[in-house]
Amino acid sequence: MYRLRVIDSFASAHFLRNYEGKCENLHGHNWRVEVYLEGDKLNETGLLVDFKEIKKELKKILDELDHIFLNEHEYFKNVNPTSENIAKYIYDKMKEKFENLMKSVVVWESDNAAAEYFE
Ligand SMILES: Nc1nc2c(c(=O)[nH]1)N=C([C@H](O)[C@H](O)COP(=O)(O)OP(=O)(O)OP(=O)(O)O)CN2
Ligand SMILES: [Zn+2]
Repeated sequence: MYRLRVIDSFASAHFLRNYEGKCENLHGHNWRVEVYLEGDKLNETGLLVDFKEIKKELKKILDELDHIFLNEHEYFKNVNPTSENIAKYIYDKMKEKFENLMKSVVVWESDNAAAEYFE
């Protein structure tokens, strides 16, 4: 098997609904996002998927989340913008393009806390 990892980041503001503590207040994060793809078949060039394609797709998704107030984003109006839910959102979007090669998405909200989504 081969596993690819691409890392990117975005910055945005949010607050957590239904949460008691400082995170119920508006604050921001520099989110670091790792996406993982896996497969066992390489193309004739020896690539599972060109990193360029993965980076392009991920950037498109993260550009929509960058420098916004996440709670007002269409998807997160009804879904709490936790790291877990952000990871699933990015995973589902990436899966539209990379289908069965998608394995997981990890979202770091700080240097020492991350959530991972996989099926
Ligand atoms: N499982 C999750 N727990 C928490 C999430 C989350 O997305 N998933 N999010 C938050 C808040 O967004 C908050 O910003 C982070 O809280 P906290 O860890 O308290 O942040 P600090 O960096 O200030 O950490 P300290 O250890 O308190 O210094 C909360 N939990
Ligand atoms: Zn937060």
